[in-house]
Amino acid sequence: MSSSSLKQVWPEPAEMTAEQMALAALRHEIDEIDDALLDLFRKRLSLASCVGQAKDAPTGPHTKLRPDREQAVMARMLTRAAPEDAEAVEALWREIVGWGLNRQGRLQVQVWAPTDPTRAYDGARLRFGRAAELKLVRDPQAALRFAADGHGVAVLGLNTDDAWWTALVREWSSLSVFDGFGGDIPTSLAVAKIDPAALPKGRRVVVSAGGDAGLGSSARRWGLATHHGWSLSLTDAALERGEIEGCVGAIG
Ligand SMILES: O=C(O)C(=O)C[C@]1(C(=O)O)C=C[C@@H](O)C=C1
Repeated sequence: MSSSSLKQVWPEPAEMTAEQMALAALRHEIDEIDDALLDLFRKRLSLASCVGQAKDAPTGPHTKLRPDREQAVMARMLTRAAPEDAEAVEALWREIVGWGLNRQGRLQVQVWAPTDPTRAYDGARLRFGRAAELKLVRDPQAALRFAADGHGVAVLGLNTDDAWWTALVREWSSLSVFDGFGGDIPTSLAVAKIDPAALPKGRRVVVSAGGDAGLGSSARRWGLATHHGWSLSLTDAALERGEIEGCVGAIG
């Protein structure tokens, strides 16, 4: 079907009621805004593609995903948005940024969450947008391998019998936790080969085998999971990935 055949067909102005004319005028304004949005969206996509090439800087083979930049983009938009629009703006910009990243290569996300797969899957879909390819998988270690090989992101459930996160410290030191889904205290975590400099600002994720892992007494701390003396927690303490043993990322 040609685009011209999709045009709204109105009666001749002389035959239109006042209500029809008002409606037509409003829809015309919406069409103009849609045209402007589409132009801007195309410009933004093409800039994201250029950024992708600029990012091939010699910092190592990390994924193109830059959680710190995405956090800054989202925070800026949410500061500017009217409070009643915040939810819509957040969802829209997640999509926009997701398609920006897509211009640099399709993001693949493997989701493993046996207890509540829908929650983890929905969290990942909202976070990475329609542009990402999401797949439910059966083996958390295989998903970690997939991420460590630089193929994409693993979203892994917590509070399961499998304490996959204990291996983040030694076996998977190239991987970082960079987001969490399921609420303020997350029930699943996103893990990928993220440039440590590009982790989001905010709460750090710590894996420790007993003790406070040097977190300091004044730092707030939230427990996420435990396993045979190991604990996974969030903290306000200002740690860097790999700075002390046990800091495995940040989730903002
Ligand atoms: O700023 C970047 O590094 C980009 O690639 C652009 C962009 C965006 O569309 O805003 C896309 C993906 C990144 O994860 C962060 C931001």
